[in-house]
Amino acid sequence: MSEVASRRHHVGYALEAKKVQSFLQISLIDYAKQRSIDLVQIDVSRPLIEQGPFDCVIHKLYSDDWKKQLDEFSTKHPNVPIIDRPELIDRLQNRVSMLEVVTQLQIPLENETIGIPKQVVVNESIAFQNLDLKFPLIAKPLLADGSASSHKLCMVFDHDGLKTLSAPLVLQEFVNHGGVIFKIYVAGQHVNCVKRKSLPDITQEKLTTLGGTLPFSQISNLSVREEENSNIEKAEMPPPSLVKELARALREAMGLNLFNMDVIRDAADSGRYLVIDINYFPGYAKMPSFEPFFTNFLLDVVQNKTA
Ligand SMILES: Nc1ncnc2c1ncn2[C@@H]1O[C@H](COP(=O)(O)OP(=O)(O)OP(=O)(O)O)[C@@H](O)[C@H]1O
Ligand SMILES: O=P(O)(O)O[C@H]1[C@H](OP(=O)(O)O)[C@@H](OP(=O)(O)O)[C@@H](O)[C@@H](O)[C@@H]1OP(=O)(O)O
Ligand SMILES: [Mg+2]
Ligand SMILES: [Mg+2]
Repeated sequence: MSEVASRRHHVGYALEAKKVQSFLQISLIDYAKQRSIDLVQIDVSRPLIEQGPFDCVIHKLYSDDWKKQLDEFSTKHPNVPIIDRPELIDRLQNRVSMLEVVTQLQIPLENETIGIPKQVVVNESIAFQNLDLKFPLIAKPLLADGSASSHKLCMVFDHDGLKTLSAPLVLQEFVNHGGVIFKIYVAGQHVNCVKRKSLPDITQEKLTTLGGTLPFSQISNLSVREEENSNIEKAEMPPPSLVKELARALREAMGLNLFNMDVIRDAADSGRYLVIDINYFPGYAKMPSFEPFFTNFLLDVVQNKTA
């Protein structure tokens, strides 16, 4: 074996315990190991600069202390990639700045458009505000900081419903999309799109029977009934070129490597795609063949092809 091929690469990871549990599966550790990558857990209770050596660091932690540790580490090891820089991840913790970047993208497409649903941010009492939005709405906590409460969303069917909400939040128009959501996973130049269960369509007729609010949480992780499953299977995937171009454009605009985005297709206009959510370091392990997907990304990084 040549020296280059036999050299081992050490990738340090700093993740919450629940993420280690879901992501650091034996299958990933083994797959990476066979390809010269050793995944090494960072002990966040000890200074990062005393640990390593690392060929790169991956992480999903947001505390000020952790950011300081990364800064010190980068000063000492300026050539070791930090995947990703905390100041670039920050924009994904706010549901306005998260989607703003999508509206600024210039993606050359022939038959489709990519946008975001109409939304307004509400920082104070909303009961009497004159909102230029059409019901039904989805109320989302402004901060998407990884807390359980940041995933507590709510359908809002009328003005009475608005009165029960607490700011700060984002009110977003609900767009009928056939109950199927596309999750586009990105790891550097690697991109994969999968289908998941989403909220069902709400007809105008049905809307007349609904009132107030309906809370829900992490719908795409819920189990799927047989009938829903067949709907998901039948749904046509977005064109591969759209998936690829959207991923590339977003990656470049945000300067991030590890994220996914939730995309829906307007049921009333099959060429209209809407990005509704972007998540940092999402649940890659829920994707089929995530082991080669993620390992190939890490190989790109340690071989200096990306990041
Ligand atoms: N504007 C919208 N129109 C229709 N459905 C929507 C809209 N926004 C959100 N949804 C539905 O609500 C779900 C949750 O919304 P969103 O993805 O914004 O929340 P989240 O808590 O950030 O989710 P995640 O677990 O992916 O981080 C979506 O997967 C989709 O099913
Ligand atoms: O990373 P965490 O464990 O916290 O959870 C993330 C979760 O991945 P998991 O499957 O590993 O739980 C992601 O799922 P998919 O988009 O891939 O479906 C998505 O819901 C993120 O929003 C979550 O991040 P948070 O917004 O809470 O930080
Ligand atoms: Mg989502
Ligand atoms: Mg999210």
